[in-house]
Amino acid sequence: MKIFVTGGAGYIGSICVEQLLEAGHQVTVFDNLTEGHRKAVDSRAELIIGDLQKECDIHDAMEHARPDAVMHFAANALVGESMENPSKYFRNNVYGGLNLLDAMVAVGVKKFVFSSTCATFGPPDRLPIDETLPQRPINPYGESKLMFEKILRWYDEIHGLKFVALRYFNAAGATERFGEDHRIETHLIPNVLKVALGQRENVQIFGTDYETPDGTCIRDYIHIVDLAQAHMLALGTKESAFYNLGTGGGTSVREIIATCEKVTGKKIPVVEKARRPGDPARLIAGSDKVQRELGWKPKYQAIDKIIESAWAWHVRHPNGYGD
Ligand SMILES: NC(=O)c1ccc[n+]([C@@H]2O[C@H](COP(=O)([O-])OP(=O)(O)OC[C@H]3O[C@@H](n4cnc5c(N)ncnc54)[C@H](O)[C@@H]3O)[C@@H](O)[C@H]2O)c1
Ligand SMILES: O=c1ccn([C@@H]2O[C@H](COP(=O)(O)OP(=O)(O)O[C@H]3O[C@H](CO)[C@@H](O)[C@H](O)[C@H]3O)[C@@H](O)[C@H]2O)c(=O)[nH]1
Repeated sequence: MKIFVTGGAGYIGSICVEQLLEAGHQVTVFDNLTEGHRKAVDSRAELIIGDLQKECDIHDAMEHARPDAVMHFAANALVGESMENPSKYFRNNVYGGLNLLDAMVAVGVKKFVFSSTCATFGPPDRLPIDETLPQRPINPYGESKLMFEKILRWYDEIHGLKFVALRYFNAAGATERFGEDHRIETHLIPNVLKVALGQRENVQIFGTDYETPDGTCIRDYIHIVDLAQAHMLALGTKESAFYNLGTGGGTSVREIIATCEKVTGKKIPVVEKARRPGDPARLIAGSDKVQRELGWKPKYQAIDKIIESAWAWHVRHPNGYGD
């Protein structure tokens, strides 16, 4: 298939592009490179540099590519930043996304895979978080993604645009060639690994007084290749659907740090800080629906294997993509 990938120069997008190409698909990447990197785009893919917030950029690119399907990764995606600058999140994730949908409608593209997030749920009434739970986001990032999920229902009803919204939990890990390199890194695992590489002095723990066994936040870390697999399975569906996507396992911040120490053989100094606004205490996925309906099965269940793959990439690319 011809797949148009927005945000294909970013962390998750770049690895999905690689996996799509390996599976024989033809790929056009659309990215403004604000967060992504030219070198993160597999050379077998076409790269169009453009901004979703500029209608003409995305219309021209869609007209040029005329794809069979669109995978939409491009967004601002940081919980903490969204609590400081909500406008950035609603503009890019909602308005930018709308421009993309309108360009698809104009060209007649009917298949869409959306990077949604467990942040659309907020603190859950029970665990694991399956698709039946109410969505009550507690940060503008999660709200912007929920707004876009709602928009998708209407584009299906009115324009027949079939979508699969994959609500990922915490993406982690790397392939041999592609990994996580944000210009300002805020994510836990790469920040811990930067300490092991000698590029940071310590890692901060945001909150040690949560109601969890060790007082730190629990997240469900899912390997990037398993995420990419779910995207490919989503291409084969006929009906629109929402799926939660994680391993079903929870790992606390302290457990992540301990696992990184084990994997890297380095001591990681920590500094305990106050809670980061917008963070729920525990997020663990219930992914039975995607396993049942799409036949998705994660290959990586163990957090040490996920961290080993990330560490291997950071050791090979200590300066990331180097731009
Ligand atoms: N990282 C996670 O754990 C996680 C979890 C759940 C959902 N998601 C979602 O997955 C997607 C990808 O996340 P990521 O971690 O790879 O983020 P990322 O920041 O690494 O990648 C996003 C990419 O989109 C591009 N982009 C942003 N705004 C754009 C615009 N207006 N026009 C064109 N390109 C634009 C950036 O340059 C970047 O290459 C996001 O939609 C995010 O919300 C991520
Ligand atoms: O230096 C750090 C960085 C993070 N954390 C904590 O570690 C956990 C994970 O944080 P982070 O790696 O920043 O990921 P999240 O904030 O959980 O968000 C990621 O995972 C979400 C799904 O849960 C996605 O929607 C987001 O796009 C993605 O950034 C949180 O409790 C943070 O407070 C620290 O204690 N110290």
